[in-house]
Amino acid sequence: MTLDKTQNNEPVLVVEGLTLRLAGENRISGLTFSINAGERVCLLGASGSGKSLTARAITGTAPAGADLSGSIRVNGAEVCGKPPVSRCAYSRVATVFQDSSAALNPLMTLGKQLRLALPAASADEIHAMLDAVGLGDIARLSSRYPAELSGGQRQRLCLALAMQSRAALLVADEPTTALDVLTQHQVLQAIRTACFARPSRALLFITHDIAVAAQLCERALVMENGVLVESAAMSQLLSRPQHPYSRQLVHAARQAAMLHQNAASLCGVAV
Ligand SMILES: Nc1ncnc2c1ncn2[C@@H]1O[C@H](COP(=O)(O)OP(=O)(O)OP(=O)(O)O)[C@@H](O)[C@H]1O
Repeated sequence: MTLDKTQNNEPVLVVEGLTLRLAGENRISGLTFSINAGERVCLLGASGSGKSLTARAITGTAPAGADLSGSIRVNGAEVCGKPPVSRCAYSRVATVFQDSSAALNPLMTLGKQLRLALPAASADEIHAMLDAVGLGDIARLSSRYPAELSGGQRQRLCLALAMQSRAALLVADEPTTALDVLTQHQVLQAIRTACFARPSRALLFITHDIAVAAQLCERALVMENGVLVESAAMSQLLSRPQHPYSRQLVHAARQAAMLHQNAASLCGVAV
């Protein structure tokens, strides 16, 4: 069961007029958007546009000294400025970050961490959960420590743990950025599986890679310099981007896709 307390069809996430100041400057200004149950939405933008700070504000992990104003409601509960421990169970958010290794205890074997995180799960259930993210072989690795896994294996393990959470919203902040193309594909596949396994779970997927976002999300939000500049269906953003920055983003993605296609045809590979 998902912890979905949404009433009167209120979206799972409602952000209204969110402003975040750090070191005397607005890093996010008046951000407003919402995400419905089951929606997969990406947040796009250049480096430094405020995507990660938005994720951190939503998950309750904004940097020390951040001054937040406005409203963030998860399942109807106001959580702006509240760390995860002060949130009620139904307003907590499952998260996967670019480097999720900090979420694992470096001094404890993986087997022990899995048993602690999932005390009621049988060995078969743990195996099935790991299988879903392409880590079926991890049984062999259960005596190892996090540092003994590859970055992609650690990322998929953290994703598997996040999937076990009953949170109605999953925030994934650049979870594939540091990974090679094959592992990136496996992690995206695992996120897709996580969404299909619980169709009511909403996803906020943060990336600067529009091609990756298009594989996963049906709606896109675009940020520039801490401001939301476009909100559109993914198909509309790709075919008719409105804001100049969105147009640049789509143009650059098309150029990259063409280069990829040319390289593939030179190698005689169909794409
Ligand atoms: N702890 C901090 N203290 C001061 N400024 C910060 C802090 N964290 C981020 N910033 C600044 O806030 C702005 C937005 O940062 P943020 O990390 O949200 O960008 P981003 O869009 O996620 O970028 P990237 O794609 O490179 O991760 C940047 O100008 C950044 O330098």
